[in-house]
Amino acid sequence: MNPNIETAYALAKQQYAAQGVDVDAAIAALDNIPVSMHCWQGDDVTGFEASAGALTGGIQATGNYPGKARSAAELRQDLELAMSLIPGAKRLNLHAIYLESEQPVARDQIKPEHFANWVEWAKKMNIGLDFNPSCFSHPLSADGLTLSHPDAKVRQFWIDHCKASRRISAYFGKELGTASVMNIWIPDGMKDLPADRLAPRQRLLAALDEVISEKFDEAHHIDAVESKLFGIGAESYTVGSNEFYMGYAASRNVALCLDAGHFHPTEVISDKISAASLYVKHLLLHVSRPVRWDSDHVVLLDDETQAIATEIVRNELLDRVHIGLDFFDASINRIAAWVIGTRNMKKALLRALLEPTQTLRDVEAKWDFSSRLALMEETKSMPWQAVWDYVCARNGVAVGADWLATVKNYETEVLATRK
Ligand SMILES: C[C@H](O)[C@H](O)[C@@H](O)C(=O)CO
Ligand SMILES: [Mn+2]
Repeated sequence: MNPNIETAYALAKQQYAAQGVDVDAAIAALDNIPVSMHCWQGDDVTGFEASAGALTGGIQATGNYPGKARSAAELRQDLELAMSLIPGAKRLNLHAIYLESEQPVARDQIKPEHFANWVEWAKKMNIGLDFNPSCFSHPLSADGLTLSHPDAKVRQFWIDHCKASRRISAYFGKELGTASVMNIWIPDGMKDLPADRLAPRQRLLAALDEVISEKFDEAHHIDAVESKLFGIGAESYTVGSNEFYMGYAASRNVALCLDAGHFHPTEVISDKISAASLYVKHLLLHVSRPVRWDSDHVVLLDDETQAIATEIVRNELLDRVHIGLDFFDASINRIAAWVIGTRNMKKALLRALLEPTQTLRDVEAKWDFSSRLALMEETKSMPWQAVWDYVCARNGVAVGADWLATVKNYETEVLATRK
């Protein structure tokens, strides 16, 4: 290891120790917090179905940066590079459209065998897998409704797709020895004012109950449901709203997924974590960055990312909050997007772990809000970056922006050959 990194780390450790922070414990904790990287950043949410068409469902990947993965093998190759540049535990979050099959497979017919290569790869990479049914980009989602569709046949198709997806998720969990979190997000909504807001929600409720009727061991599979405020083409009404899914998750004992881009622009999910944790056992996060809308920009080390990490750590929710990412930027190098966003999430977690939380709580308990604010602000300029560099070096991962040269080289050597 570069001696400057060790020296800076030793000094930082002293400074943190003076505040009562155990840096070794923070590093050990960070190493074990998995961040679930979303496969769909690598190919603009296209997937590998034989009939893969345009992205629909009110979400958009904008940009045309060259070199997107065209096959599962290319996506895995790209992920391997990205993961090699990010320290500590990682998972991969797969959508159903990332199956592999010689023949076209209907979504309600997908099986574990279509994901066997992903499982073998996950074993090699020593990572867990998470899963999602894909209820968009399909002729039967063209009406903008899936599990809440008034046509029972369309509804049944999506129910069967979600049921098939749960079996795949449980297979992941069993094979890899770590529960797969399977998130159900549906695009269902309406462009203009509905006359009946209730009936689609009643149908969604009944459909979800059928979806989750098969029992699986929680050690292998965890169901999650993701709410949303609006989508492109579904501006006036979303069937699976926050209230709908909060109630559903609490009453059915499934996980609630909070996506940072799925609320009003000034609303933040960091404040929702403690509240929801009182009613639901597991939370799934889709850490994202909404710019004026649910734009799914790459995650920054910004105030909200920090607040999300801080809330998880302060409230000791690491075993109940599953941290996933959800962004898809096609205007920059896609591997760089993964590396930037995932490293930022990890940096935020490290900073949270290095916080003198007990001291802050003590001064708050004494109603000493001046000290609370002063200490919170001073914490920001503590030498966490020296600890981060040490974490990277110790994990054999590029320090600082050194990872960028590796990505640029890969762009020239590999991505540029993808025409
Ligand atoms: C592809 C994802 O499942 C999707 O982004 C979903 O999680 C979402 O956030 C839709 O807005
Ligand atoms: Mn999401």
